Amino acid sequence: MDFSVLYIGSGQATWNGAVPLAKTGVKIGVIEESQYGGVCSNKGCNAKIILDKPLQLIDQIKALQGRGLDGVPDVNWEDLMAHKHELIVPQDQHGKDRLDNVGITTISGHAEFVDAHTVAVGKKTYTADKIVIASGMRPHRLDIPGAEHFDNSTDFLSLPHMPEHVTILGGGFVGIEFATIASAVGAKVDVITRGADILKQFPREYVASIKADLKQAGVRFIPDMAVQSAEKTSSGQITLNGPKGFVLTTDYVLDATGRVPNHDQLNLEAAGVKANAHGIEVNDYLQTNVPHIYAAGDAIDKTTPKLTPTAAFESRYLAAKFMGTNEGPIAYPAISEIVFTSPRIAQVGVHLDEAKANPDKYEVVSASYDGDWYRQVENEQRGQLALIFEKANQKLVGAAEKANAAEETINTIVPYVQMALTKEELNDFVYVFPSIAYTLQRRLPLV
Ligand SMILES: Cc1cc2nc3c(=O)[nH]c(=O)nc-3n(C[C@H](O)[C@H](O)[C@H](O)COP(=O)(O)OP(=O)(O)OC[C@H]3O[C@@H](n4cnc5c(N)ncnc54)[C@H](O)[C@@H]3O)c2cc1C
Ligand SMILES: NC(=O)c1ccc[n+]([C@@H]2O[C@H](COP(=O)([O-])OP(=O)(O)OC[C@H]3O[C@@H](n4cnc5c(N)ncnc54)[C@H](O)[C@@H]3O)[C@@H](O)[C@H]2O)c1
Repeated sequence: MDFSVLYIGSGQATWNGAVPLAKTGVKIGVIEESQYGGVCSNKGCNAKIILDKPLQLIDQIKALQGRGLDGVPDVNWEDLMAHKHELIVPQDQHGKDRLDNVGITTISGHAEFVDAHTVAVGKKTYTADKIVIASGMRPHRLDIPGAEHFDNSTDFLSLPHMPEHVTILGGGFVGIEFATIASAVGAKVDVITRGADILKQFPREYVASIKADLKQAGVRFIPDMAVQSAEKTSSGQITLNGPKGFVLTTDYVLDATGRVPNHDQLNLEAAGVKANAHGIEVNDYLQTNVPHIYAAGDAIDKTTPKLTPTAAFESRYLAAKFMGTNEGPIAYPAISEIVFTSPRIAQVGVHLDEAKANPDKYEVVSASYDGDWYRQVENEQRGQLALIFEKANQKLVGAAEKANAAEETINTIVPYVQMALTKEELNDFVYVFPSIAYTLQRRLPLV
């Protein structure tokens, strides 16, 4: 065999485990058809946060007008984009170096199965004892006439100029994060959703408040609208058509209707690997129906969110399994997630709406930040926090926050939830002061 382990894809689901595994002397190959490091590094999380952070900073500056700050900086999208390129363009090479530097064989090209132990890249074939399918997902494209006029998330993250009128199809992570960015840059933004609401996985109360903020900033939400066709006008705009005479003409359309797994392009039949529309089917050991073929990250059909930290966790799990240091099934910790609106919404563990719907089981302790002096340093008026305790044992099982620094609060809480600390134990930490973590502790119910 050419390799002990051969990975298809070089994203988070690969390198987090492949690098430490290679350091133990295991012979590893990684096949990548696009950019090394995958979507997150090159056309996802990292590029998005570079474009978003300065815009959030402006919101924070706005909140301090007349409180020591006078004047709000202008956004220069072209310069911001140049800054993004400067940081993101090298990621591909960094991603390759990270693998090459530990002796992994990197193979550039499109991988397809030949049989259960053999993968072809062009005319060359490679054999391996174990294969890990970590091929991720690509943007879903609406199957309607005129969809070729729409951009996807990758295109948006490299937009040379911000159009005057941006229309977004989809109210998920990408739709709402990019609506936040486009609106902050000054575009007129419409968000068209097939269903009634947006950001289904986050607390309704917090989402309603974010939606109200976006509306205040001029964003229009058009719910329950399944766009049926599109065409280019003679002036280069795009006209969208829907049921009941719906017509909207806009400068730019972002198709943010989700992502689809890439496994349809792997010739899985040759290896006999089972998959469905959501991804590769795996058991609790991330093993496919073909025992020596595994899958990880966005490529798999799973109920845990398809995010960078979950892909990285699965990658590390597989490496430990291959090293023989973890023979058990994958045991996911409490999962945290965030949507980068302004303010952010983040959560971990049991969801707030589930807790509210089950008052016999859960106690929800809520706090708002308008009375918190530390948050008033930034004049943050609309922050909200909810801590979720299991009634029977008083252990912390979840939390949600809507705030500028929600990622910091929730990251502070992640280990508490993971360790299932009680109210009493939560008071047993000494944090630096002043800080988000200290403020958080003051919000905890004293016992
Ligand atoms: C716009 C955007 C923003 C996001 N923001 C966040 C965020 O803020 N936080 C967060 O946690 N997550 C975010 N995500 C999700 C995150 O990017 C993914 O969950 C993560 O990248 C999954 O990693 P992966 O390794 O499973 O897949 P990927 O990163 O998709 O890597 C798979 C790799 O496999 C390669 N590949 C596929 N098929 C083949 C083949 N046949 N041959 C060779 N190579 C192949 C692909 O080219 C790709 O490089 C975002 C995603 C997008 C699109
Ligand atoms: N902050 C983050 O962690 C972050 C940011 C961006 C993306 N992501 C990840 O990337 C993935 C993709 O995000 P996304 O926003 O593209 O997907 P999503 O699944 O979050 O949202 C897709 C939206 O499109 C709608 N939709 C689906 N099919 C449609 C159709 N045929 N017509 C009209 N609307 C349709 C859905 O109802 C939903 O509102 C997710 O897995 C997410 O976890 C994460």
